Amino acid sequence: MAEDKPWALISEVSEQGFIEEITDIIKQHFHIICLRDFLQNPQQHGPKIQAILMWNTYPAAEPSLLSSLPSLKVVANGGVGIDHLDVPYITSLGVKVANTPGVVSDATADMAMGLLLASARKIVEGHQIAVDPKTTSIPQSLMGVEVTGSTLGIIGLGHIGYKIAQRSKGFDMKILYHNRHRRSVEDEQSVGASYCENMDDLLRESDFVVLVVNLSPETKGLISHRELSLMKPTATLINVSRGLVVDQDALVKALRSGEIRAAALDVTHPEPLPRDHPLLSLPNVLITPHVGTYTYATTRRMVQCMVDNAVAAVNGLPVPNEVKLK
Ligand SMILES: O=C(O)C(=O)CO
Repeated sequence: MAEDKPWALISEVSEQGFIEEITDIIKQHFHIICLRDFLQNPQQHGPKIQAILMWNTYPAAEPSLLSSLPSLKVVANGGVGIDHLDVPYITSLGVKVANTPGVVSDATADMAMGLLLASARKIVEGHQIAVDPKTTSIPQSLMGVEVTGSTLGIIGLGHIGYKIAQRSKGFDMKILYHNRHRRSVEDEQSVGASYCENMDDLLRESDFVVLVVNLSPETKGLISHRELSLMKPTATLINVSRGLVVDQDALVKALRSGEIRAAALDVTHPEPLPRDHPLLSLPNVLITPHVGTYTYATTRRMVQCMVDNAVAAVNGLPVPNEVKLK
């Protein structure tokens, strides 16, 4: 019965560009209220909210918001990265945190390959030239670099990194990887990936370096001046993890000086970048607005996974993708 359904606070539907079908998945199990409506009268709405369903960083589950939700049982995040959540604080309130691993991997790996190909072959620049009525010939600036047979360095061979390795195999790429833990010999052999215990070796040898690590105190600023200086001047940096993994000032410098060839970024810090940020005007940068998972099928799967997590938490059942404190 509709009246029996618990209430969930969700990100603004319109800002997420969500189609009705997606909110319908949530509405099967929850009454929903958007943050904007909630904030009109937190005292009235707060006590009934049992779940927050949120995407990436919005709305951040901050103490001021959480303190107005005495019945809250779960913060169900859409996406695998939970660096924007203060998990120790949220769990100290007796509230569970859950994410959506697995379901995001294919789309994010596709995005990484898309960025790699688009940057290597200057697809966006090519489109601009093709549609420009003033174009009379193909400029040499459109000349790209070869993907097939090149060397790909994957930093972070988790679920998404592994999917990227599988895809690169189809491009006959030599695959190097660096990870906290070495993968099994079977995992390495099935994609033909070689482990670089020292990340510097990977940086020196790769034509394309793709970042797929979680953001943590250990990975914040992982790629800075020193690391960029180790890369080949013909190399491209691709980031589908989090903007803060890269020291952006160092990246701007390396791109300006030609220390590296190009960067293709689905993530930046902040998001979006301020309009006057140098990364937005460098000719050797390709930026997308953090849309690694932004397909209908993956969004649907993420929302279903969030709802499954939230329903379990609200009913006091084990939460399938609970984020536990280490
Ligand atoms: O899964 C994540 O953490 C994402 O960033 C999705 O876009």
